Amino acid sequence: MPKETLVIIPTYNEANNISELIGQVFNQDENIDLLIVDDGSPDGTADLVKEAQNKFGERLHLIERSGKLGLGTAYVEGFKYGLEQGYSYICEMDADFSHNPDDLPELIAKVKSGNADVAVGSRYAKGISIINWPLSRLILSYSANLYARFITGLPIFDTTAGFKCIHRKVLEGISVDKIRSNGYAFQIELHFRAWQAGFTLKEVAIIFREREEGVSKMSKSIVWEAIWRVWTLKIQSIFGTL
Ligand SMILES: Nc1nc2c(ncn2[C@@H]2O[C@H](COP(=O)(O)OP(=O)(O)O[C@H]3O[C@H](CO)[C@@H](O)[C@H](O)[C@@H]3O)[C@@H](O)[C@H]2O)c(=O)[nH]1
Repeated sequence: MPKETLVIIPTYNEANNISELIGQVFNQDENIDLLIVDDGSPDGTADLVKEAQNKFGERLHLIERSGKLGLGTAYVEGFKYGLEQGYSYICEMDADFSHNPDDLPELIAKVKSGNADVAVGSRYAKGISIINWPLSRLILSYSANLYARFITGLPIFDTTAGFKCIHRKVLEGISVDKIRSNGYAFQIELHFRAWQAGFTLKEVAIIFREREEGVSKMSKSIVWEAIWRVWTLKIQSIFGTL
């Protein structure tokens, strides 16, 4: 039987969030399966996922990696798994409730109805819809998005969005192994490759809420990667070497 939707959640030290989140995602729709890609979280996140597997059985998948290998490679591994297993729609989502699981059905419906090939849960589609971020983080994210949009020409406001639904044909069409970015630039690269390959990106306005449990994994190297990576993507697209 063809499988419908796989939601991929990368995790690093999300023990205080993951069990509750798994339950809330499964409550949305019985056609949703979940894949957690955990990078050997020292706080035992993977053990909690295994516990939840006793309750949710084959709907809940887990890939365990040996150490913190980055958000980008976690998603690429998740995408390959989703394609191999035959899922039609593959979603990305953070583990920390910044993304509200109640928004998942709308993102999935947008792709399922043929309205978009990638439905992007956007914090900047209707002004700024972010709750509880410090001003410094808001300014950084907002200006990073203006910068990435200006250089790449991407037709979306939230280029670094990490909440989305993707039709499997997009992941097949762009060859996910080509993706090189590993931090939040991964999101820009995925959007850029999809758009350059002719797929349709549409934004769905969401409200993004700062996490209450655990900490962000943002670092200086993640910011630097985003700054230079947009230029290499643009240059590669000009020379046809993307
Ligand atoms: N497996 C794995 N997961 C990771 C890693 N680094 C982060 N994660 C997981 O990836 C998700 C997002 O990481 P956060 O560290 O919580 O991100 P954030 O600072 O809140 O960043 C948000 O904004 C970014 C920039 O706009 C977005 O790009 C990002 O997706 C997210 O929505 C969380 O589920 C976190 O556990 C890693 O190296 N490996």
